[in-house]
Amino acid sequence: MASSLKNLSEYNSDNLIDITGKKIGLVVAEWNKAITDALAKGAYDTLIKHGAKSDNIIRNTVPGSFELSFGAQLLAQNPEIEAVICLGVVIKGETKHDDYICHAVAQGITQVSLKYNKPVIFGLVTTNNEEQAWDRAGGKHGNKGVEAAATAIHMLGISA
Ligand SMILES: Nc1c(NC[C@H](O)[C@H](O)[C@H](O)CO)[nH]c(=O)[nH]c1=O
Ligand SMILES: CC(=O)[C@@H](O)COP(=O)(O)O
Repeated sequence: MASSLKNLSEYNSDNLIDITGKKIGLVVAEWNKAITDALAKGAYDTLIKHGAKSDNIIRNTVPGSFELSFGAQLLAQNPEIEAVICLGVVIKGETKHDDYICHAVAQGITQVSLKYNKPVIFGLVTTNNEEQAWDRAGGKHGNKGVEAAATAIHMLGISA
């Protein structure tokens, strides 16, 4: 369903467990930093809302979204971390470079999730322009970071 038809910040809390005591990894790309910081705030606030302690949210940054897979692996290999949320913003340029990044990240974090048997969430905003990215980082379509955190909590409940 297109983001224009579903607000990314709206989710069913009935599916979500209390995550008090759980350690969650947050890996954030620095490319488009103002937008990725907005995604990270949405994710952080959602985790706190559902019981996470700030000391149990382990945040790392990587240069760009292509590095999210390795950043996720560094966190996922820590046995105390029970889920990892990956956040980045890839805005289409003149070439197909954005396609290669997005496909690599999708494949890479999937491999990390399966290798370490824990949820690794694909919180990548992939847009045609900066306006569309802001629309999904707290704008008219909600916040992809909120959606990613809610997904992580939902998956922790499923895999418990
Ligand atoms: N153009 C964007 C990038 N490009 C950088 C890559 O992610 C990567 O860091 C580089 O290719 C070196 O490996 N990254 C984003 O996150 N967003 C972009 O729009
Ligand atoms: C999506 C990107 O990596 C971007 O910076 C590349 O831009 P371009 O395709 O114009 O080189």
